[in-house]
Amino acid sequence: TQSTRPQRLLGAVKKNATRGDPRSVVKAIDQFCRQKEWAMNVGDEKGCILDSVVSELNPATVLELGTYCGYSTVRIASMLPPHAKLITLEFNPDYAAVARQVIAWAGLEDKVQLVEGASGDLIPKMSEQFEVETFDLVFLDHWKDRYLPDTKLMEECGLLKKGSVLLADNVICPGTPEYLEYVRASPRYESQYFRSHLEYTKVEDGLEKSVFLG
Ligand SMILES: O=C(NC/C=C/[C@H]1O[C@@H](n2cnc3c(NCCO)ncnc32)[C@H](O)[C@@H]1O)c1cc(-c2ccc(F)cc2)cc(O)c1O
Ligand SMILES: [Mg+2]
Repeated sequence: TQSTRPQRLLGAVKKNATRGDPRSVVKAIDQFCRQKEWAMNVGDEKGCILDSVVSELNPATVLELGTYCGYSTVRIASMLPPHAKLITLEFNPDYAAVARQVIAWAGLEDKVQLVEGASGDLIPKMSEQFEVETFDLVFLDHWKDRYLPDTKLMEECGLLKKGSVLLADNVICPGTPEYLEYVRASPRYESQYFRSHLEYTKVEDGLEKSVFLG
């Protein structure tokens, strides 16, 4: 049977990255996507913006919506202080299976909890099932038309506190117009656009950082 792109991406990690070295895993995926096959990872350019937001925030609790192959999971988790936790949600079992191996290859299993399921179902269960009160950082990178409903759901479930940061990928390409309008117009958020490019291309894209004001 034919391999899938995520499986080929995993193969490149196992071939070119050093076990237990998250940066080499990130580098191997970026090289694979530049030289062999494009894949929808946040990538190296936007990844640097992600890194700066994480290091500035030094979050204790992080939620990621849309694991895919685990590229941004590894990028974020590699920068977390000890005892910090990253919960990442992925509803495609094949992608989840690849991501688990990528996260394990990076040696970050202890910092990452990959939960298989749909964000809409899991977000309401966060506090009771995963013992999380609120998230310091949420990275949105799943279906683009789900950014807004899931943000409203996180508000309703009390998962955001004053100072919580939402960082959203792809606000230009493919684009998340309703989400962008909401966070930029709402008095409950202080939003900032970080201009960049679509991963591995020259097409404009960017990240929107929105601080919840409570
Ligand atoms: O579409 C993009 N990302 C989607 C990610 C989906 C991943 O997240 C998982 N997922 C989706 N919804 C949910 C969910 N909840 C919602 C459903 O219940 N709950 C849990 N997991 C979920 C999927 O299973 C995938 O693993 C994208 C496209 C381009 C792009 C740009 C230009 C082009 F030409 C082509 C493509 C660039 C990017 O950076 C992109 O992120
Ligand atoms: Mg993306």
